[in-house]
Amino acid sequence: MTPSTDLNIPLFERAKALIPGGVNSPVRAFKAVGGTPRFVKRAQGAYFWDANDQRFIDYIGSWGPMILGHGHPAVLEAVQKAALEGFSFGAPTEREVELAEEILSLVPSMEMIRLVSSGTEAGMSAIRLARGATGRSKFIKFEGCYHGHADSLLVKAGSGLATFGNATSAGVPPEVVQHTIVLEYNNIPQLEEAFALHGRELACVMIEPIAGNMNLVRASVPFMKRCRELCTEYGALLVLDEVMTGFRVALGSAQSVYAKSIPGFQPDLTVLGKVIGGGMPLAAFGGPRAIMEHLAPLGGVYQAGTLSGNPVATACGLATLREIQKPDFFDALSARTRSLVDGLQAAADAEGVPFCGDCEGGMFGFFLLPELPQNYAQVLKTDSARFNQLFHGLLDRGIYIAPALYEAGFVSAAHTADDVAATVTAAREVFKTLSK
Ligand SMILES: Cc1ncc(COP(=O)(O)O)c(C=O)c1O
Ligand SMILES: N[C@H](C=O)CCC(=O)O
Repeated sequence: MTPSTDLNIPLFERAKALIPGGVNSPVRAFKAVGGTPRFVKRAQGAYFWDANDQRFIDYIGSWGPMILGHGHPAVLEAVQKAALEGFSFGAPTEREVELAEEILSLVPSMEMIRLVSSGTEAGMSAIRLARGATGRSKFIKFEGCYHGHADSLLVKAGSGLATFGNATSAGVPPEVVQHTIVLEYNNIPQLEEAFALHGRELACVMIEPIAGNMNLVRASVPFMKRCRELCTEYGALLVLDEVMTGFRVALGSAQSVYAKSIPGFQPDLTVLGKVIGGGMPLAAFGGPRAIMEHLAPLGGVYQAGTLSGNPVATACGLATLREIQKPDFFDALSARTRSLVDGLQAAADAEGVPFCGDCEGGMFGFFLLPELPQNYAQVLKTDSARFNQLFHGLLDRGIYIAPALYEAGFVSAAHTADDVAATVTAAREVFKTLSK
């Protein structure tokens, strides 16, 4: 494809004249990797087609929601049926009760749930609820964890903010983030020190349990255990942001993964998004009844939304959640994802490229580093120029990974062994060309 025949280029020019940066969310702009974003025409299964009708194997899946792949027949049918019944009512529906029942049955730490429309809204509301329920203002977040773009959370976040090299967004006054304490991920002594200093003023600790906004970095089991213990000891709430990991890494979400190593482990509040909407704007937050009853109209913490619990989005989410509960779904998804990470590792080893990867369920990450990073500072040691070379080499071969090294990747149930093999073959070709 020459620049003169690439139809993505004029589309991007048109978009840039009308939409800041030509995109409606910064990470889509290819700013970190350079070049022209692919404008998607349509998608099916594990693939999408761009403006040139070129096919790509899609390892982003709308940044996580498309766990079944694109256009799953059961989901399509549910959405079409719901759309015929009405787009939005601004009044309760049976379907949102069904979705609440379905989610609560799968994540036992939640007794009640509130549906919203984006992960940002859910995270922001969870912080307000934690503050309202505890009567405290301060909270802890960790460097490299992204919890959406609410003002008080937009400090040393990963994902798009990392790409743009800003610690905090412009437009966020210092007073708004004065109660946000930012600590290093996986640093137990620092966490203990912060609790010793501020423990009784803390409303909550908010954490991505398996952080997907600094590529993929797991909270170590001892670190997560200490977060839980300290929150309990000081009366702060532990808020797990499972917008990305929820129903993506396991049927019981990341909290079920930690519960295997930390007996009885449960967060106080859980924030969900992405998979629970199956690709439609839907997110949620939930927890024990005693905390959730602080929300309006029962309690004094206000939270609302015109489109919350939207009937078409809830139909899409419900159909998706029903599919992922089918026998062996997560075993098969995990095995496919593992085969991708192992294949990439073998290809990199064969070409002498430093590489390490990790995965859980249908979420994966990799680094052009010899060892897996444990925190954001270590992630920053990745050579971004080499990552960009890898990104474009794969893109030229029809493989679409996230256009930034701070993002996790996603495998869906629609990805086949052939898709993985084609990806590994392409990656080996690119590894050969990487400057050593
Ligand atoms: C862990 C996490 N929390 C919150 C968000 C915000 O969700 P949304 O983009 O739906 O606002 C995202 C993704 O953007 C995320 O990955
Ligand atoms: N890293 C973000 C969410 O997971 C990427 C999605 C976005 O902000 O557009």
